[in-house]
Amino acid sequence: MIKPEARLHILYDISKELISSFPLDNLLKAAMNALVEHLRLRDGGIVIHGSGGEPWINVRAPIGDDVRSRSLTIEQADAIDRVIASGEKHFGKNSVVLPVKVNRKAIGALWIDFAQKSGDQDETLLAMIAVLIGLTCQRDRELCSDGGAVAEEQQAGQIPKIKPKPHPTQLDKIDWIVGESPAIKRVLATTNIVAATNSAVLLRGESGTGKECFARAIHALSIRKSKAFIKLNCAALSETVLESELFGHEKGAFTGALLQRAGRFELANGGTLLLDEIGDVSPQFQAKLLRVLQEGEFERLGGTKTLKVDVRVICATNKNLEVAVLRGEFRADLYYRINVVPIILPPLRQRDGDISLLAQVFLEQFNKANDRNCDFAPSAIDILSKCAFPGNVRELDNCVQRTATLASSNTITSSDFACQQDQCSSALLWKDARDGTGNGPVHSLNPRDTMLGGLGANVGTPSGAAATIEAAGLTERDRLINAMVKAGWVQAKAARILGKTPRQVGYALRRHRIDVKKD
Ligand SMILES: Nc1ncnc2c1ncn2[C@@H]1O[C@H](COP(=O)(O)OP(=O)(O)OP(=O)(O)O)[C@@H](O)[C@H]1O
Repeated sequence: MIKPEARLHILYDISKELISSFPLDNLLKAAMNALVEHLRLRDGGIVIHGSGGEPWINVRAPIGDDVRSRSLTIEQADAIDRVIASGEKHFGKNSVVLPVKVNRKAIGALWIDFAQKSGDQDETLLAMIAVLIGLTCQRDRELCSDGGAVAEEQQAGQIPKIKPKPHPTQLDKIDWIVGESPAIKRVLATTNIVAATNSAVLLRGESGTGKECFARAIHALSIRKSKAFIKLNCAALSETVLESELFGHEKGAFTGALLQRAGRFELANGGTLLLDEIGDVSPQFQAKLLRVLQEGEFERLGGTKTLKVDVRVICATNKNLEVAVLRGEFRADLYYRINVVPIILPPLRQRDGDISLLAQVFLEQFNKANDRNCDFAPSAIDILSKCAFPGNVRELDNCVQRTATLASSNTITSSDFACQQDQCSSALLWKDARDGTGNGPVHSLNPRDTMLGGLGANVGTPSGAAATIEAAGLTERDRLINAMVKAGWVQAKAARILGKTPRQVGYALRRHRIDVKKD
């Protein structure tokens, strides 16, 4: 029986996995891993069928040594088939099979064999998870870039006709966005879909991943495109200046307010307002923002007249807002208001093939601006493609500009790069951030503060300071790193600290892509 307080955590962990921009089978694997981490399962899995009814994705709970060697028992296979055929759930003695539905038709099943007796509440929780999985499958179909599965199913008359989504060539309209990787194509497809609505969008991703670029794209593809796109970086301003910038002020509202001035909400009327670094606004200001987002109404600073505007608000952050909400630093009502459609921008290191495309574009821009004719030798592309670029697209741009500026000839080769001469300041910066030895600005770049929470295998993981962080209000990833640091990176010891089995810790480390330090 799952503890009541744990249920919300399970739902939260699983929905967090399911909203990522990864291929469907990866999302389902991550969801299954999260279930294994929280529930005592004997076995379990998710089966999703393709358009012709053939098994398409088959994810098995990572219990035991080799998942691949385990086959379903006849009873399990039978129950799953019946649930998919009938769309009705099935309960066994200590097992449950729930339909996964898209447009009310069962296209798969979530099946669980409990290690101990389960209760009604557990089954309700699993039914909610099956619904979330169904919504994820539906989104995957709708976003499917070649439309293949959707088209096939429509031909076969198996699902109701889905409103046609913009053809990928329409994405060319966003000509300032470069990228052909599946990860970025998925984000582009979502961008096209949300651009057609007025929903509040929360752009999330590490610094330099292109949040502002995509906010501009949403605006440019929307019916608001002929009106203003206005941007404000909320982190850069004190509270009073922020208030005056956003809401404007009346003449004499404060010392130096010599004239009446319209704020950004007014300037963006009919258009789009990007509130960048929304995770950094104070609780007092959050309350003011909530009102304008809810009512579309506000008063200028020092004014009494209530102004009404029609603005589409897009917010962006690289902060872990969920942790901020749990810690009471960010209002939950504002969080829900701005997070209607989250779009997660993948870090550059997860965009296969995009580094060389972007590098070529940045080099062309450099050539144009400096009347030069530089190009890359294959060895240069090789160096670039292997770099983790923790500062993402912005860092790649800087790297190309700097290397082209200092290159010894028009053909840039591997030896022209700063990293090949131990001169790459970015590598030093991120090494310090990882080791917890840097100060000031380096700490502000600490990947633990970012929503995606880490730099993955290529760059390493934060350590040092992690051990000193209070356990309360941390993400699961933070708790894991904290425990690993305390345990000297011995998984069995960390498992004891966390009250988990070493195997569960092993799965969690892999799931969060935490490299185990061996020094
Ligand atoms: N897909 C892309 N194609 C071309 N240029 C890009 C792309 N993504 C980002 N850039 C460029 O990289 C730089 C950083 O992008 P942007 O400012 O949008 O990132 P960000 O995520 O908003 O960063 P921050 O969180 O630091 O504000 C900009 O110069 C932008 O034009």
